[in-house]
Amino acid sequence: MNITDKVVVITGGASGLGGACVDWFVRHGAKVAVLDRRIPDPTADPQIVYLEADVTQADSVAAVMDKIAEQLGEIRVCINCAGIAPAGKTVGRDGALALDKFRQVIDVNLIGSFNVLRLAAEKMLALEPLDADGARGVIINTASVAAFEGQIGQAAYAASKGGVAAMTLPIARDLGPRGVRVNTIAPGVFETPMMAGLNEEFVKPLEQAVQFPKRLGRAEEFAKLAAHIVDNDYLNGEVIRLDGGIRMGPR
Ligand SMILES: NC(=O)C1=CN([C@@H]2O[C@H](COP(=O)(O)OP(=O)(O)OC[C@H]3O[C@@H](n4cnc5c(N)ncnc54)[C@H](O)[C@@H]3O)[C@@H](O)[C@H]2O)C=CC1
Ligand SMILES: C[C@]12CC(=O)[C@H]3[C@@H](CCC4=CC(=O)CC[C@@]43C)[C@@H]1CC[C@@H]2C(=O)C=O
Repeated sequence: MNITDKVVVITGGASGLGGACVDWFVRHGAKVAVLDRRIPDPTADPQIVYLEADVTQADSVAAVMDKIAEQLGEIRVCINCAGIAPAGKTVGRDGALALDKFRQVIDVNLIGSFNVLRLAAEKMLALEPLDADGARGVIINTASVAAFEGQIGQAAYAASKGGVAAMTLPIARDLGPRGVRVNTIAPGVFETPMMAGLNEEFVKPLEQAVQFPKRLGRAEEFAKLAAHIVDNDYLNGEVIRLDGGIRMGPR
């Protein structure tokens, strides 16, 4: 799908990987709506519509989708980047991990992604196809290499991202017959605010574990893959690792 003038909804677009997608898609002629629970100065860029919502909330995300369709037009692309990555061992120094902490990660990363994509897909299915194949839209989720190699302290996070990876194919099967493609990117370790503040002691071993290039991923590299997924009409139902060849160890 050519993105020029298409409406692209990006969750988590106020920061990091989502923010890089916002920059990339705006630069390449798309109309971008950011859905985030934390909105930057709304006057910062007139080409971007910022809407505040929590991805876990059914009613507010539905209202935001309506607003985007009203203000920008037909929603053709949805990129789910909103996510949280708190760590916590199954049984830590203070005892067993609180169930509420586990639930919150599943709620934001897994249920939040599904909530957003189901409502974006509903909008897409109501649109006319764009081409002879019957293409109506594209959905991109963000998992993590933790879906496959969760580290110590990442039970909740790995479960949430494993869920995102696992739901990719069935959702592609649900929506494919009606012209919507669904793919998931599983990033390795990227330089974003989620990683900022970590001292060298933690970052160096992660860089060393990357096969090549021996550095953290750049958010723009994530945006480039998202743009390729939108552009390539034959890419569907896939989970794509973007990780410089890293295989995460236990810590
Ligand atoms: N940075 C990394 O190395 C990796 C990140 N990821 C995943 O990529 C995605 C983006 O991560 P980063 O850009 O690094 O993080 P980030 O912390 O820079 O950005 C996440 C954004 O999501 C928003 N957000 C969080 N919870 C929300 C909610 N309930 N409703 C609406 N918005 C919410 C935040 O406000 C923030 O703007 C996340 O899903 C993360 O799990 C996956 C693998 C590696
Ligand atoms: C660095 C650390 C462990 C990680 O590797 C994660 C990082 C938070 C962002 C991440 C998201 C992912 O989806 C992949 C893993 C990771 C890069 C974590 C912050 C603290 C963790 C740490 O200090 C480990 O020693």
